[in-house]
Amino acid sequence: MNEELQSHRLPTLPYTRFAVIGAGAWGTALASVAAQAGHQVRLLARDPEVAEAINRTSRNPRYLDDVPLPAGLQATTDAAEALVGADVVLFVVPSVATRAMARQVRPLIPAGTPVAVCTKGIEPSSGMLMSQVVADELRDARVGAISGPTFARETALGHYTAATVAFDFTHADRLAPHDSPAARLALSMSTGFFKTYISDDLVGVEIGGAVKNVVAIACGMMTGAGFAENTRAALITRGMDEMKQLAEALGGRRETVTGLAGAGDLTLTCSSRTSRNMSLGVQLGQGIPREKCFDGKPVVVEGEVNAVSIVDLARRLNVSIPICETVYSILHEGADIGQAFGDLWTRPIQGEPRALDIRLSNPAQARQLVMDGRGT
Ligand SMILES: NC(=O)C1=CN([C@@H]2O[C@H](COP(=O)(O)OP(=O)(O)OC[C@H]3O[C@@H](n4cnc5c(N)ncnc54)[C@H](OP(=O)(O)O)[C@@H]3O)[C@@H](O)[C@H]2O)C=CC1
Ligand SMILES: O=C(CO)COP(=O)(O)O
Repeated sequence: MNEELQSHRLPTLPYTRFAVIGAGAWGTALASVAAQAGHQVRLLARDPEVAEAINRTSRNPRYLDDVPLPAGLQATTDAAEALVGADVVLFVVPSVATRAMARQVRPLIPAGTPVAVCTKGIEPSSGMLMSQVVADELRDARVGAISGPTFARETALGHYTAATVAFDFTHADRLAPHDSPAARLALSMSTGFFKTYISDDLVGVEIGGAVKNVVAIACGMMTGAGFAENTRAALITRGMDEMKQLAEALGGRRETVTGLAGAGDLTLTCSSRTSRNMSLGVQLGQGIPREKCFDGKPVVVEGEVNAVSIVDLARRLNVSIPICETVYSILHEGADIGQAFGDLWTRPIQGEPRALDIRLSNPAQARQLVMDGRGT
């Protein structure tokens, strides 16, 4: 964000009529934040029983059953009813469902409407970020994202939480940043406990949210398999480097990755079994077969699906992301966890940062040199 953007102090008008697409844990939590900020909120659920229960009991019995929801939040299964009159739309369905949902609601979203995608992931077939998928379907909308270290339940319970609102800035946004969709949405979502930040680096923000899930699976696997804390710290730090490389290759900025949607979310998800990604990794690391994880219940684990799309994208961009590759090989190619993490630790020695362009032989070769008496 340049000085021109920071220097504006003109009044910003909040959005006041929210449509939230997806009544899972995160859609419900965001709808709750918007309603607590005083806005009209319509939440689009898939299941009539969920919508009916939210309206009757002010609770979402399927996803956040112990969290009271504020008045002013209305649920419906009718997309037209959810979207009519909305001046901002939040998209919060799992990544695999995002394109189909965008296509379904396309006729109901007027041109120019700001749409913030709160889903974390990359589409497998196209390698598109979630905002790009939605923009591809809603050609005339302004599409951005909200992302950060935000467990849904904690957010809905009103624990202090911070997130980044990101939209690419147009020329008009740069001239009047206070009036940009990012600024208006950040203001609208800001409450005494939900703190928002503004970014104009949509790619950097979304790469953070997608890649951290795969790194969290890695951290979970090492935890479940009995590796130590040192290993986790190394995975988090080197995982952040993988985010930076990928963000930069796609035109994002490295510094964005050090913010809430990168380092923040990585820290949260890699440190807590509340994370479904970390939790899947722990269970797999403990040797539980995939079909028995989460007691066999279907659970949204974005990093599992997205390991495929992220690795594919990185290979196409010629970016090296060995931690994500390791997770991919375990999840999708049947690699052994102990062996795969062992291989990660015997990769060639390189510079930190990578700009220090040094690559030495791997540690096994170094040991061989010593045994051959060729060391000094
Ligand atoms: N939970 C969290 O803490 C956070 C989640 N996110 C992100 O938000 C996104 C959604 O996750 P979350 O809300 O947690 O997921 P949940 O599992 O809690 O809810 C998923 C929601 O999507 C609906 N859904 C599932 N499949 C489809 C489909 N094919 N078409 C339409 N709707 C569908 C479900 O409906 P039904 O109940 O009828 O199956 C449900 O309403 C993910 O990308 C996640 O990474 C981001 C930040 C925090
Ligand atoms: O993205 C999240 C927190 O920011 C939620 O993480 P999980 O999807 O791993 O539960």
